[in-house]
Amino acid sequence: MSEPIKVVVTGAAGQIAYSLLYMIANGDVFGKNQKIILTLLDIPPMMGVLEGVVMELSDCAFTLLTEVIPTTDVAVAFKDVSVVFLVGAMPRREGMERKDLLSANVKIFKVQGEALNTYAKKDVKVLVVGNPANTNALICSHYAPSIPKENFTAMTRLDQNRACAQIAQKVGSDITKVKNLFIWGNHSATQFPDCSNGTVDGKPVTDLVDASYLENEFVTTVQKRGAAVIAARKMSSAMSAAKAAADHVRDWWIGTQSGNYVSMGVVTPKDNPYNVPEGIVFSFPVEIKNKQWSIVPGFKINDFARSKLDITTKELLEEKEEAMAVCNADAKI
Ligand SMILES: NC(=O)C1=CN([C@@H]2O[C@H](COP(=O)(O)OP(=O)(O)OC[C@H]3O[C@@H](n4cnc5c(N)ncnc54)[C@H](O)[C@@H]3O)[C@@H](O)[C@H]2O)C=CC1
Ligand SMILES: O=C([O-])CC(=O)C(=O)O
Repeated sequence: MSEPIKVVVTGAAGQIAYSLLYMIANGDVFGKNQKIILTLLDIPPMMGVLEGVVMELSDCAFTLLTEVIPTTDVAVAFKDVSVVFLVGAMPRREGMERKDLLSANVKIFKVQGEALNTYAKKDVKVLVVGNPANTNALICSHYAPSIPKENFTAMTRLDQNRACAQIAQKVGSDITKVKNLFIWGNHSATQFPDCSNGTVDGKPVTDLVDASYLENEFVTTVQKRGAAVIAARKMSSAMSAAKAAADHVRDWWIGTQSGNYVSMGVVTPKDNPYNVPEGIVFSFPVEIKNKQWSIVPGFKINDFARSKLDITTKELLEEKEEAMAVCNADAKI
């Protein structure tokens, strides 16, 4: 059994956390030999609900949980933390785009970035789930300059999982045989779910499914899946979001298998292999070794794909500008 690691989940009294906490405490993320100190951050009005969540975690009798700490204080939450799931933020409702949440939510990620900068371990790994996830991750990293930018990532794994499920259903395959479908860009309706490098049981997806479906219905179904769930449930995806967060961090912690890549929103480095502008959080295919991700070079980007990458890049640049304006205006008050 390894020494316990401190893991924080923010928005711990909310919907996504309710499924995610189970997976973390059950060993589905860090493995069955990793003990965990689980810290639950939420806001004061939610402390009653959080007390109930703490009771249920206790009643699950998880063998890996050494301690559960509910708190409203970022200093308590982030002190010496190893892994952070930043879930706590307002969800959208029917008729909204995720970027409509920007002005309300981005300030949370500024405050939490500053707190991580002060209190967290310098090798902390941060996953941003709260929307708009890419730009919130960028802001969080911006306000935590003492922590490497590589340690901040945004979740596009739910989109990747959705894409794999759509293709598995379309070709009538077991989902475990679907590989290397990637999400490029923003976790928004401009994202580009890309099958051009994907395989099902080793065969190219492009040989199994017609191009018109892959360029049209498939793309819009994945882009708009979050909205479709909200229209049906009147609340946004939660169980599937929690599963994707667990998948994202498990792969970051344990590593990806050879030749089997995953999508992650990462701060774009200068000279990245796909010529995306530096300094936005953009989803790429990555591989992970020794807890470090790297963008996988060499995937083909045809004219259709390039036009999609350009659209999502433009949106991310606009979101960045708006987010910085909100944070700077906030600083002047
Ligand atoms: N990246 C992705 O793929 C997905 C992202 N999301 C986003 O995740 C976020 C959370 O969704 P749900 O859990 O469904 O929402 P929810 O409303 O059920 O829970 C959010 C929780 O965050 C808490 N919270 C608010 N401000 C906080 C702060 N400053 N510090 C700590 N906690 C705070 C709230 O009190 C609440 O308990 C939303 O922004 C949603 O849009 C949802 C699904 C997928
Ligand atoms: O659509 C939403 O607002 C929640 C979300 O991010 C998703 O389900 O992908």
